[in-house]
Amino acid sequence: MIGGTGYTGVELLRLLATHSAASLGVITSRSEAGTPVSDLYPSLRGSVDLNFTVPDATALAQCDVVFSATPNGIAMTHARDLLDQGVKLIDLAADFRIKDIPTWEHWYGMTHVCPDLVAGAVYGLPELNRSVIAQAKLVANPGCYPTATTLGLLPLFEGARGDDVALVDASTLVVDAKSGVTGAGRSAKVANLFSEVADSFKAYGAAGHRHHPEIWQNISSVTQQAVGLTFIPHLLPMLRGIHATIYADLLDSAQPLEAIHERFTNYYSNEPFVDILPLGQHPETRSVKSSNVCRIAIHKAVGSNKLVVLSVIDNLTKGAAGQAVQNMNIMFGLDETEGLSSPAIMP
Ligand SMILES: NC(=O)C1=CN([C@@H]2O[C@H](COP(=O)(O)OP(=O)(O)OC[C@H]3O[C@@H](n4cnc5c(N)ncnc54)[C@H](OP(=O)(O)O)[C@@H]3O)[C@@H](O)[C@H]2O)C=CC1
Ligand SMILES: CC(=O)N[C@@H](CCC(=O)OP(=O)(O)O)C(=O)O
Repeated sequence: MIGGTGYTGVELLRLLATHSAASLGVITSRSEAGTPVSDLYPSLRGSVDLNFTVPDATALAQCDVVFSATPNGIAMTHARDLLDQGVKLIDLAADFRIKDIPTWEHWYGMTHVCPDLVAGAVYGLPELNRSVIAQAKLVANPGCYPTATTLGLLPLFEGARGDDVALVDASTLVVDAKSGVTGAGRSAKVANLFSEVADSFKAYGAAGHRHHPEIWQNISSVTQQAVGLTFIPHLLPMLRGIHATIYADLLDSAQPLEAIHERFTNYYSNEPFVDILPLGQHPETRSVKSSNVCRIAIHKAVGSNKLVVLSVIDNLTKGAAGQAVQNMNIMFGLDETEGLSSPAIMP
């Protein structure tokens, strides 16, 4: 694993430590090289007995799969070497998520060093791409907001697998999403200090956030309609969790909510990590804390033609490390739920 000291890194370690088919070979950190992992994370004492080491291409090449839990722009510098040596790569950052390279370079503010690898990378949302993930050598693990949002929207466009009659007007999508502060990573600066975020609440990136093109790409891949999307992220004073409230105009305002609910339930009936709540309920972020589940509810807002989808995940689990382990399981032909079946921690 590259980037073992970060928040997604330690979540990967927590999940992999008890995974029956995985053994950890290398856990890198430049700043903590030589330090036992359990000195930094006592939660892993007795579970992970390795020291952090500096990133080293030779050591990484001994692994079957490398997770890159690093800031954007790092995995792309390791990818070719690893792939050439037969090592599979799962990037938790965004280097391989966006197919259109000028769009990626615009939002991420850097030049892509291996644009030729992007075309062959598989976007690692199992509910959308399971069969291609199984064959993939390079997986682009989705962003946290795009995971919660895309799972909330897919059944409105794809129908019950093969029935692609859309239920909503794709030009009217509004996503009002909130994240806990771990979404910003462990190296986040002053803006994420307890004294800056506690007892307060704010939006950010209202004029544009880099997850906009990712969500747009996902929804455009499942509908012929032109996608019009407003996406506004917010920072919540909690550690983990994402809550996406998604609004879309129904194409048929007479459509009974029960029929839409049935479509969601059927769409995800074979999915181990998507739970559709009964009508009338509202999902809570704590109901998915540290679990790999995305929990969804649908409502019709009184006085409007809007369908409202509420979707919650843990940003570090289904939004990052849990989804990465799910992808690893699929890539290696393992039980997809291996290492991921613990329910959430409540309260
Ligand atoms: N936090 C979240 O909820 C989510 C995060 N992601 C994405 O996952 C990735 C990791 O996020 P997160 O764990 O929060 O980040 P953190 O900032 O918490 O951790 C980053 C890790 O990368 C290492 N690192 C930093 N720079 C380099 C470098 N140049 N070369 C090698 N290693 C480096 C750091 O260790 P050291 O500096 O010691 O080497 C550290 O271990 C990011 O791209 C993020 O956008 C995706 C979905 C959700
Ligand atoms: C709360 C918070 O700051 N969240 C982060 C989301 C980080 C993330 O997961 O995004 P990538 O994987 O695409 O880099 C943000 O809005 O930038």
